[in-house]
Amino acid sequence: MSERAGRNGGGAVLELHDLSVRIPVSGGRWVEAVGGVTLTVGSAEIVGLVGESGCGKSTLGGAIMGLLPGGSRVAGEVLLRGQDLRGLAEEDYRRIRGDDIALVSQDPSASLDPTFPVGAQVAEAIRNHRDVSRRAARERAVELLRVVGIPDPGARYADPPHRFSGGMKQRVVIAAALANDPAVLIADEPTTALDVTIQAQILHLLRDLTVRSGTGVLLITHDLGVVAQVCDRVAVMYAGQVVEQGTVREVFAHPSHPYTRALLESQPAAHHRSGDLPVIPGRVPDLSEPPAGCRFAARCPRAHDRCAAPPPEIRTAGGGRVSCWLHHDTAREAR
Ligand SMILES: Nc1ncnc2c1ncn2[C@@H]1O[C@H](COP(=O)(O)OP(=O)(O)OP(=O)(O)O)[C@@H](O)[C@H]1O
Ligand code: NI
Repeated sequence: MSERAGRNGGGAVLELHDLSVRIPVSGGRWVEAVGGVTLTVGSAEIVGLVGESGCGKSTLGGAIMGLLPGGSRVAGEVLLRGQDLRGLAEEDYRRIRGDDIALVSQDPSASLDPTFPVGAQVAEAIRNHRDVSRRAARERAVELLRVVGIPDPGARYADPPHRFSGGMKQRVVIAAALANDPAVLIADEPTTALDVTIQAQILHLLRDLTVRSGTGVLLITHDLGVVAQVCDRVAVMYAGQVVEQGTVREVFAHPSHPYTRALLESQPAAHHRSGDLPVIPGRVPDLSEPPAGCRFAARCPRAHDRCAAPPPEIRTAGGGRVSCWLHHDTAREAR
């Protein structure tokens, strides 16, 4: 949370190039949980990754964090400020996890040690990666607790997690995740377990802190309301692939992919309450045998003959916008 804005000149802190992840399942079979994703996150930018349950969002986050089920195979590139993380030794990954890249997940209780004072957990996150005295780490931890909105942080430092509400616990997790000013934060459904008013507070906190520090955020959610509230850009994922991406403004105002349209059209219109993704008729394809052509074709109201062939991929990290035969020209165009 130091003054670091602009350190990367607003450039990409995270770049995924044609990233695929296969997870081994029984019978010598594989699930292709992520199938060729190209995506960038810029410094101080919040990119929403949205899609139905099982479309591969958490697996994508896991591939960035170096936390995948045993035996998984990763292809493509994961670049952190230009350095390829793929194939990094576990020891090296441990060094950057919690330092250059950090994770906030859905359940704050699972991220915190129940027996240990919250402040000490934040201080430990600092001392794991920085050569500072206990006293300096403690002072910084108190400051971080204050910054994330824990009232009376000096006194609350010594309290164990169970003395805090869910929302306050998630604030502590955010303090620990941002303690070392990561270049990239993966936030996987960070507010799903919290009630709606607390959700909005936590999202705005995340936004304030990461924009100020220049941290790039990949915000994983199944909630379009969350994307609308805090994201700069959005990538829509379907069956392991990004089918459309762009600024929140352009994608929400002019959704191009029929899947994105279906998601937006079935949002509750009367009130702008955030909610779960609506149900679209049909089923997500089995990712152990993904269809050869467009993966959405079986559920798509606008499917035609051409959709039996794979649609043009989104190849340029910041550029390509939609992967659909209906928008064949815009898919190639660099923006
Ligand atoms: N450990 C695992 N073993 C086998 N298959 C897995 C494993 N983890 C994930 N998968 C499969 O990979 C695909 C993607 O799952 P993933 O959890 O990444 O989706 P998600 O978009 O995060 O879903 P949700 O919104 O429910 O969290 C699914 O088909 C899932 O069944
Ligand atoms: Ni998930």
